[in-house]
Amino acid sequence: MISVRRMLQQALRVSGRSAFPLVKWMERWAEAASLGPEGTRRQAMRSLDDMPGPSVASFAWDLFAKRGLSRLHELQLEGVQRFGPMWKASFGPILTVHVADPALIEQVLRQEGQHPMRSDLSSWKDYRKLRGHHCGLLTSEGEEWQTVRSLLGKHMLRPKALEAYDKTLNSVVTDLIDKLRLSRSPQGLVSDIASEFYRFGLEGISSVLFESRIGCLDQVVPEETERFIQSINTMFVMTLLTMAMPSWLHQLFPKPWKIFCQCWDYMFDFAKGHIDLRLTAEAKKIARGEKVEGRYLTYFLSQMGLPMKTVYSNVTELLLAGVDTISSTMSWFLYELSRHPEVQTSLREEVLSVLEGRRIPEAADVARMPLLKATVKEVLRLYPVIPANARVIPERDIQVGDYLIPKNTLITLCHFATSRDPAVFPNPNEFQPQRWLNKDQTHHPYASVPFGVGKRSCIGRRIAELELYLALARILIEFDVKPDPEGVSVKPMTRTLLVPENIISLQFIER
Ligand code: HEM
Repeated sequence: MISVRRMLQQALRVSGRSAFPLVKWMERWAEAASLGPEGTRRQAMRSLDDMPGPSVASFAWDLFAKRGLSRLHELQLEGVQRFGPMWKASFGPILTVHVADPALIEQVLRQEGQHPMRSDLSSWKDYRKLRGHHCGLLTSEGEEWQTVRSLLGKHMLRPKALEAYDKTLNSVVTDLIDKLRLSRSPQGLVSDIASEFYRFGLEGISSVLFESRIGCLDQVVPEETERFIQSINTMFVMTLLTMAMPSWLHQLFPKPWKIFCQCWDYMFDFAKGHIDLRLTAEAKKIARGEKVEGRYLTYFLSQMGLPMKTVYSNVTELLLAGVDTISSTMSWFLYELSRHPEVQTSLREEVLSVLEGRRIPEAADVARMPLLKATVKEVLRLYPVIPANARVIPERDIQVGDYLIPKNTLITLCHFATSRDPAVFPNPNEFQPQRWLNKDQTHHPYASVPFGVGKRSCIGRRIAELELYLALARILIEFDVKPDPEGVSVKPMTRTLLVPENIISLQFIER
């Protein structure tokens, strides 16, 4: 760019004084063209060919021979160490550019366009095409995505709309507390807390979607519910595998794709069963002339004139999104608190002082619980359930740092790496909720973004946060949470989502 600018100046200068205004205009044009996003001076632009990264063979070796699929989050940290903040790697048939610096992640997200797209090459979308299902919010694109996003946003993101859910969610929390009491050994040990919290997550999101209970926290859990949770788990394991395998390998080794489809079939059937049941009951009420006061999401969706296939796919995806996300975050939260009794005591004091004698918090109370919020932030910094996000920009090539990224390139946003970057968060591997309350310790706003940012960010964020706050505050009021005396320290692993690698068991001692 610089050399073109010089050539232009020389060419115009030799043509004499009459060309002066033109020289000035050309200089200004060249100046503007040499500036990157937000006025930063552009270096000579580099292409993907110049970008460092592991060879296809060595990355495939890391992934398949060195258990890399379950260590994808660690590969982010290794990637930054070896190649710096941007590198490319081939994930099976897909070339992806990794971005692991908050300012560069910001640059990508600021250029994501009107209808941001997470990934064009998803086995989730392939499944829907194969079965003739519609896409839900997680998988739809363009106008189709925008329509449902606007409708659901009104009922999921607005603070006023959220108030409708705290009673429903609190009744689910009451059942969770009872269930924890019942599941304890005589020493107070609850084994495998994540599996208790899966059921809580599913019951919680079902109550929001159907305003009715589906029995996940009953003493005997319905078999179909257990199978639904199992299908989610297996589907997540198979997601990475099916994406890393080129499609011709699906013919040679059909098992992963077959299992993946069976899991989705079950999940779609489960959701459809519950929707039909609920809407039929509603229709009968109307036929009897009774008043219907639907405040639940499925009802809103079914009233918007959307095709039923769109309602089914959206409810399936919302159910799915509400299970592991809640379960993992609660498990890590209590795991860390059991190892940091001083934080646990401060948190309990905060909750009790806000409640002033009450035992059940409401949505409005949470605003006065800054330490509780900071602790959830810290847990999601250390263990972001979705350890990497993605974007594909189909409209145009974009500049990120010094690189020109061609349109349609899959860009992986490595926020597990940024949230453990010591340059951004001092002592990054330590659990320090206070860091979020310390005004002197500010950090780049894109360094820890567990819910994503912008138009395509998590639509369930507000509901998830409310559910977490209500449940965790209640657990702290009812129990002292202590480590399993025989427990080991637990690390995260990737299973598409970031989950605990080992079973976490904790003692819940009655207070
Ligand atoms: C701790 C809990 C949760 C975390 C950390 C989380 C995180 C995320 C992230 C990172 C994304 C991608 C955002 C992006 O691409 O920029 C996402 C999307 C989404 N999440 Fe969540 N999530 C959580 C809970 C939930 C819950 C409970 C629901 C359902 C009520 C939900 C529903 C969704 C949906 C539907 C999308 C797709 C939004 C779209 O594409 O427009 N999430 N979530």
